[in-house]
Amino acid sequence: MPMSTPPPIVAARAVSKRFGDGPLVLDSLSFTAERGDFISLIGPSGCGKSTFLRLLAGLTPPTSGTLELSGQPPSRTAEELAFVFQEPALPPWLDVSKNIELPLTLRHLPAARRAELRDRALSLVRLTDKAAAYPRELSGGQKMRVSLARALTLSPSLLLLDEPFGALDEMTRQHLNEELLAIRARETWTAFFVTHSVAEAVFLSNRILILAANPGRIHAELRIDLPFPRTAETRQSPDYLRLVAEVTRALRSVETAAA
Ligand SMILES: Nc1ncnc2c1ncn2[C@@H]1O[C@H](COP(=O)(O)OP(=O)(O)OP(=O)(O)O)[C@@H](O)[C@H]1O
Repeated sequence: MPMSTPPPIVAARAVSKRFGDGPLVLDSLSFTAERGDFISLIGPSGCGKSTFLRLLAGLTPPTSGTLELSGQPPSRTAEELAFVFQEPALPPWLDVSKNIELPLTLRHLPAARRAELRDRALSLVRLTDKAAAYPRELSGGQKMRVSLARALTLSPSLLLLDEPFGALDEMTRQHLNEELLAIRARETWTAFFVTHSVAEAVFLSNRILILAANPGRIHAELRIDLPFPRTAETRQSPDYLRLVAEVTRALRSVETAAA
């Protein structure tokens, strides 16, 4: 019997979105994502990046077009994805361990299994020594690592990250970018990552979608073929600097067009 190829993890065909009778927010987005892609979405404020992540998460439906995750509508695949927001949103009365276990507790996993998944996630984000700390005792970067660990406990096949490092200082952000890639080398998820930072998008991604605004649409796609592992040295390499300049130019052209 011939082996059938599995459907792509994300297939968007002419996906458009408007809220109520408001203006068109996303206009006919079409693309596919393959397993293991790390795709950054970058574009002017209001071009619909967060809205697109919400469509992927099944939190709101497309107005027209079709969106499928592994051949299924997003609402059917909610179990397989995890969302990380800019705000770590850690309940302050729960310690790091309990915060990380929260999605597992909500899914009624037995305590032993929760502990196993929690400890693995704690070790992935290198926070094992902070397991008993409370959110108020953590730095901004540590809080974001807890938020990331919480998402990773779900073993998602699709990880949606909406400007997770936007509120952090530059050095912390760079360290977290490196950690995120180190984690990704050990896990198999596909990522959609919203950012305003060209440097971050180039460092993390194998594909960058540059969106234009009013209505939001794909202006260009750039492939980032920098070798892995990517480290602090990658940021000094001529190829990296050339790609940052190229993405900056493309982004500037959509921002100028929008102005
Ligand atoms: N629930 C909603 N109801 C009505 N309009 C909405 C809703 N959510 C988003 N919008 C509108 O959709 C447009 C795109 O918003 P979105 O947050 O997706 O943009 P963005 O590219 O993520 O912006 P930013 O970079 O500033 O975070 C905006 O005009 C916004 O006002």
